[in-house]
Amino acid sequence: MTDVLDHSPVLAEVLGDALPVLERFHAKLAEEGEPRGLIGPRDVDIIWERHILNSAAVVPFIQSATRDAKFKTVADVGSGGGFPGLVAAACLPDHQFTLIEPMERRVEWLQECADLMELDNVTIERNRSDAVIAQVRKLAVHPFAVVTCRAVAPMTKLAGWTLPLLKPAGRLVALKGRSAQAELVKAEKEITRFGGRRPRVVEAAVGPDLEPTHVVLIDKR
Ligand SMILES: C[S@@+](CC[C@H](N)C(=O)[O-])C[C@H]1O[C@@H](n2cnc3c(N)ncnc32)[C@H](O)[C@@H]1O
Repeated sequence: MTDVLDHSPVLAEVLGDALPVLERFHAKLAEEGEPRGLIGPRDVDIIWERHILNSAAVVPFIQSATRDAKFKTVADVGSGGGFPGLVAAACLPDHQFTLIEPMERRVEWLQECADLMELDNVTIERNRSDAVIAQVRKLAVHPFAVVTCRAVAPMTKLAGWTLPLLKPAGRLVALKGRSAQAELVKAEKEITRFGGRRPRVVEAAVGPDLEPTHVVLIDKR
């Protein structure tokens, strides 16, 4: 199956040095992603745009959040097929990523992909986020500079699943659909309760001539 963006100059423009590694990920997704239930049947010829470039949209927001951080650590909550965690890890080799995913078959997939992509900056944690939060509270795990996520839960739930993983002044970077602003309004109480401040929605570029996406940014007090 060919992809609408195969051989497009947009890929090198957006993904830069990470492109060869992400081409390996793309090939595996194109062959196994749909039968293994990681992408939808209608996504098979638009994997670049819908999954890989869309995930890469978080990269500038991670970089700006970690610019002055001593430890450039990122937790991706509910990584599923690897979005955005594996893509961002390929783009940011100087950051350490922890992919938090409870489902065994998805964890197997993530490990296979991390091995194929030869990513030495990725740790896969088979757990729900609340189990990792418990470890952060017990000081058994360091809190993270950034938490990312895509398509995991509405903001009312996501606030409690992500903000407690952040260190003070850390940042949540959540890929969201058009409902982002309405979700923020609805989750005001939960965001405050879990130490979030300055919740906002920004438009994030996916690539030249491609429809931008929306990212929710929340700072941790
Ligand atoms: C709809 S999938 C999205 C996967 C991927 N982020 C994406 O955008 O394609 C949601 C994922 O979140 C995981 N998940 C659900 N509840 C979770 C929790 N409490 N902590 C961590 N992951 C969770 C699920 O197992 C699933 O893989």
